[in-house]
Amino acid sequence: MRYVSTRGMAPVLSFEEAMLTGLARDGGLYVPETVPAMAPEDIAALAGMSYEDAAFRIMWPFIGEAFGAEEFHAVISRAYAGFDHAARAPLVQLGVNHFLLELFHGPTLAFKDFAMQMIGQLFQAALERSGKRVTIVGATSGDTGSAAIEAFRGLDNVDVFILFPEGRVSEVQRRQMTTPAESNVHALAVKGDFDDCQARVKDMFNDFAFRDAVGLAGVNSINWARVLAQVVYYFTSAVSLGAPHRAVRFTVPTGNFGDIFAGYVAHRMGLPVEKLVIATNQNDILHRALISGAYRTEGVVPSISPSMDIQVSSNFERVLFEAYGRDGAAVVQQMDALKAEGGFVISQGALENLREVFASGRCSEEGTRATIAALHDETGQVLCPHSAVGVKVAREQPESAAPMITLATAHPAKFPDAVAKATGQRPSLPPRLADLFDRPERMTTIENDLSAIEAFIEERRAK
Ligand SMILES: Cc1ncc(COP(=O)(O)O)c(C=O)c1O
Ligand SMILES: N[C@@H](CCOP(=O)(O)O)C(=O)O
Repeated sequence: MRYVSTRGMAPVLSFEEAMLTGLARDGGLYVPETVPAMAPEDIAALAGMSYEDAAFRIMWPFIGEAFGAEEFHAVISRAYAGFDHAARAPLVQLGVNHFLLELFHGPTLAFKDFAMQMIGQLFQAALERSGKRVTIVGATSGDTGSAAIEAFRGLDNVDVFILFPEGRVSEVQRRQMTTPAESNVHALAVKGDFDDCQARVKDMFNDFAFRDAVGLAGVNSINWARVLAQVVYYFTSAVSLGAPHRAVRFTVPTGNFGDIFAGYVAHRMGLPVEKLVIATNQNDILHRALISGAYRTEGVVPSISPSMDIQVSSNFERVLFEAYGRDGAAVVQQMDALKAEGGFVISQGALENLREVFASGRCSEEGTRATIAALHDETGQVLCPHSAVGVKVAREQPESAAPMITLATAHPAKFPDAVAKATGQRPSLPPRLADLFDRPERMTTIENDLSAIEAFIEERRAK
């Protein structure tokens, strides 16, 4: 399988090269040259398989020659061995035709573990073979950072620098990033918001001298391997509700558009998905874009679902590439307008293509709290604020015979204050994180300034 850039001007790469490269050198994002199809009988055959076996079947066509079949099987087994639920991604019934896909049973209690635990293993295997070392720099609004640190801490050939917006992640999220003692881990509190952190990461990739000097690699959903690993749970959940014989719908709490883009890939592979519903908090650029056709940034407003406090949604570029019929020049034109004018207007044809697959909704702060409280009262289920945004938006969708699956993207104990305010009960951390508040913290506060951040990385990375 070969990978091409959404901007059409970067080298075509193999899976392993695309994984280690991160952002394409033309500023675009890598996507597979073609999307492999799964025949209905192959989808049906996933029923009853372990999560690991299903993951192998779904991902293998994208991997190509990069890893041997046995090696890739072993990677998958190790990646999910640390999850504390046998199903890995269990489904819980919320209503007659509404289900919750719990994606928070991994080591850092968020859906990010599904991909990060796998790419940690893949990086390790690839770097051991090549003898190279890399500097991973990531931007986080809370969950990617802790998942990346967990996956890469202590590895010999990797330094990890995570940029998070100072004061804008929950205390649990911050401590997950600042308490690991390994010397290859560096948590940077940036004076800015998540969009600033993500923009600085992309600036570093576009600074070729710096990029090449430090061997820059990315584990945000810039990285195709992140998206790929997230495709799996769309298949496993849909199959357990009757796919491919019955279509399903998904509602996805959305920020950087990586998770829902994985759902789009599943749909393109042949999974019968009636609708993919984008659920946003008050930072609702994606909802506004789908309704009006105008994608316009307005500045991030902090919310009680902080991991979704994003306005410049990185993976929207990938879906635009598809909506424009894989026209890299059209993507370049829109991304240039985003940079120069803070927005762009999606063409009518591309917008219609998007609306065929996607619907959207927005949930206010009050709606988020009320949904956490209502679900707790009605079912005993405790939701994190991000998952509550999803449930609220899912409940507002038109009636359909197709079951609705809402993705529960994080464990409620990562956001104890918001949950306690809504339910009156403070969710406790699982045993593996029980002493999180006793561990010493280590972090550096830094200006939102490219030169300052690059200088820090140059100085602190192992040479
Ligand atoms: C808990 C949680 N929910 C939802 C999201 C949004 O996911 P995405 O950025 O892939 O749209 C994030 C951040 O990625 C998150 O951490
Ligand atoms: N919500 C994310 C933001 C980064 O998203 P990514 O999927 O591109 O890594 C977070 O929690 O960090």
